[in-house]
Amino acid sequence: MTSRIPVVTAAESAARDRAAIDAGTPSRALMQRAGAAAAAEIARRYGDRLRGGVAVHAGPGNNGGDGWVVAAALRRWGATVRAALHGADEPKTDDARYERARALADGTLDAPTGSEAVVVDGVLGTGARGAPAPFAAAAVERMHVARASGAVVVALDVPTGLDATTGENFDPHTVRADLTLTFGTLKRGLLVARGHAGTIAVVDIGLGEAPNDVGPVLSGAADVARLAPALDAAAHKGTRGKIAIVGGAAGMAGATLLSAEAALRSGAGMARVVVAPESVPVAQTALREALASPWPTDDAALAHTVTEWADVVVLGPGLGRDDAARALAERVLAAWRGPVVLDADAVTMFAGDTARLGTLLRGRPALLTPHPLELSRLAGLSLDEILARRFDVGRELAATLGASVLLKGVPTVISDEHATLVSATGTPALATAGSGDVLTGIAAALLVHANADARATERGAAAAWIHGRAGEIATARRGGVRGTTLRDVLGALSDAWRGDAARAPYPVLAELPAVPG
Ligand SMILES: NC(=O)C1=CN([C@@H]2O[C@H](COP(=O)(O)OP(=O)(O)OC[C@H]3O[C@@H](n4cnc5c(N)ncnc54)[C@H](OP(=O)(O)O)[C@@H]3O)[C@@H](O)[C@H]2O)[C@@H](O)CC1
Ligand SMILES: [K+]
Repeated sequence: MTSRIPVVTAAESAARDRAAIDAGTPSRALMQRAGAAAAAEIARRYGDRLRGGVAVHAGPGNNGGDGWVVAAALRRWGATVRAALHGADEPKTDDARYERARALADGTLDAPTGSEAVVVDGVLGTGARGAPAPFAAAAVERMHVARASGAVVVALDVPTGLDATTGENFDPHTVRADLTLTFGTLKRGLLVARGHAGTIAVVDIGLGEAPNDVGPVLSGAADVARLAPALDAAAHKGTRGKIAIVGGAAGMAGATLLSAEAALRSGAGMARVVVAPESVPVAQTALREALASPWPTDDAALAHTVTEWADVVVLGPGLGRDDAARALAERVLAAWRGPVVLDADAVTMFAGDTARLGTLLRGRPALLTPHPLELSRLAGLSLDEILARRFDVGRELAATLGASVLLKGVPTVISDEHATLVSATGTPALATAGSGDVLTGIAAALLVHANADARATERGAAAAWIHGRAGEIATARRGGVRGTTLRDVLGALSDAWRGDAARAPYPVLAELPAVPG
């Protein structure tokens, strides 16, 4: 059973299938495993709907072949199954032709009526190129109509009309699935286009252990549990880590407080916000658990509040990026050589100056937590370029920046030169001002509280996972994204840290819930 779940392009997916075939598994066996596992998952999740009939829409390639295997299995288990072949008179591959003949021999009927309760999308998978041709667009339209009248739509491998690599869609010619069952590997595009994929389940088809390369892999609850052991029974506030959060220009102390509270709710023993002098009184009253100090004006104050006090320094929340802020950032980074998290203004102020930032950060655990626009300014790349290369750009920049790069988004990608981790938890409730400050606080706590051998990249990935999970829990409690605030997210951190007990049964290797709107 695969433990690392690679996050792959369409080409990488095909290459992994090819490697399994070359290693002795016939392609037909892979197709049969994919289809059988998909049928079993459909029966497990939607068993009570099967008596309402099943429609299978099959395309001309192997994605259609998977569809024929699903049709035959559900038919054998007693469902009425109607299937249509789109785009050809005969499937174009031997395996798909064989499976279609078997399904028809097993009693699969022709021509879905449009009133089936379960609709299976096997039109296009990883072999799709560009916008769906008219035959595929017409099939997508039929699936839209069925879904609008109450059917559940299950996409095999990839929703038709979604680019498996980029997540580009061709709406309205892209399927909106309730469930996407993706085979062996997690396709990048599904993580970008969560709204089209619905619930995503990665199903094992026996491709074997993923190659141990630098390509992206999915982070999960088990990674967090492995990384962050229980706190020591004999812990005291000193051993649980002291986090100094430097930022909070006038009117922006809230950013540091969100970060401090998140750190304290993630295991840190003490948090100190180091803010503009006029922000100190309000900071002290707003979060009694935190210390508040003014920006240091001399080396003694810098030592007292930051460099000789802290275990981890967060630089950036609400800092501003005028000359004074830049001078403060440089002073802190020169005097403090321990672990740092840099966010927001502390990232942007080094725009076009990545070499300087690399000099300041190299040689210690350092985590940058930009959103795509901040990374675009820092790296001097267009926003489109950052988004198009979101799975790779952090890894490419990490050496110059002297840091692990946590690129926030859907999904969040955390990388250094040696590894890329992908965190796919979260809901749009986290797409608000201050959300990044919460993430930096969690990350800072994890720079203290994690197995000693864990790299900043792994700690950052765990922080992103916890942040997203807290967002999911808070959203569920509020019953939707609207009405959920960061207060709720902070309140859900304790449950997020408790972890996910429920796991889908084998062969589901990972499951990502549908994202509520
Ligand atoms: N490899 C394996 O062993 C395994 C593969 N598996 C399954 O196979 C899937 C990949 O199968 P695949 O490579 O046959 O591609 P698939 O997605 O069916 O599409 C190809 C067909 O679509 C056509 N077409 C292309 N673009 C189009 C467009 N825009 N609009 C309309 N048509 C378009 C294209 O036409 P052509 O380019 O050839 O003219 C061709 O006829 C994969 O997702 C997984 O489900 C699993 O069973 C596990 C083992
Ligand atoms: K499909």
